[in-house]
Amino acid sequence: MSGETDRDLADQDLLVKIRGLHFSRGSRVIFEDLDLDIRRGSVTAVMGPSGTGKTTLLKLITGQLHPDAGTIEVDGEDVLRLDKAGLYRLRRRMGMLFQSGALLTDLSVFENVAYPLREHTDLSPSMLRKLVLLKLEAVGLRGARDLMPSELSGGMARRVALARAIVLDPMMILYDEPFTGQDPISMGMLVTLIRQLNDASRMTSILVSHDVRETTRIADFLYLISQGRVIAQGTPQEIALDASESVRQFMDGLPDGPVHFHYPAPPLAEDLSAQGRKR
Ligand SMILES: Nc1ncnc2c1ncn2[C@@H]1O[C@H](COP(=O)(O)OP(=O)(O)OP(=O)(O)O)[C@@H](O)[C@H]1O
Repeated sequence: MSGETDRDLADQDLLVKIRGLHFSRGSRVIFEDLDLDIRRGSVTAVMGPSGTGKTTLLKLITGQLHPDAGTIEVDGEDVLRLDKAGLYRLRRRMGMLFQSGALLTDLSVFENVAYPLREHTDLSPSMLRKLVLLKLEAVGLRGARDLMPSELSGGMARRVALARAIVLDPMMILYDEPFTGQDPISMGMLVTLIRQLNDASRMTSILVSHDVRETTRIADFLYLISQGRVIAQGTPQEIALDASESVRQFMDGLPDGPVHFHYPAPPLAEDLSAQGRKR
């Protein structure tokens, strides 16, 4: 007998395990006792209203931010206990595609994708070339290798950034609003690509996005977070059947509901009458 319990086996199935996460920015509470799991091999979407802390969550997972309390495990390692070298090693195994993840403008498409390989490996030139071309092929842009970033459309640039994010063969890729600013065709292409790359390379993907329709199309599992907590979780089919008001407000894009449009502030009249005395 192996001695492994069902719980141990279930834990091994998780690439990311977050428990009891608390995080504040000054007096503003961003997360309050948040639990979240990312299953190996899955595409998991984290959705929620603007300013709810989705980008912050990705930064906590990658160890760029430190929580006030709670635990964050990635591939069995306690992120909060890793030293600088350990964190560096772990981050190398995570690809990131951030909305602002711009390409280096003075380098060609090829050199942009080659950049992490040149920084982190000492591969021979012919091996490096093969790897770059394979990653560019995966995003459909092998033929664009000699173009400069200024010659690319927005959608192409995002795909080059994606090739760069996967060039070190990460175990996981984190997408932060990858569809922002894309026309419907390139958005559709990116959505399909995210799913294909995940499955073909046996990766795990975390997708932060506002785009309910596109995201539910490819996600295996969804988390809806609001006001510091998980307010719903499940497969897209399960969430579609969730009738609670806050879930419907977000999923159906309703302007009114439990989630407020205004960032917390004192009453308007009070604020206006204080004019001249304070900001
Ligand atoms: N560097 C910072 N310093 C102080 N507060 C910050 C900082 N970065 C983010 N915040 C605050 O933390 C909260 C969560 O921000 P975050 O960017 O994680 O939200 P989000 O859910 O990703 O939002 P969006 O969907 O609009 O991108 C917001 O209230 C924001 O104002």
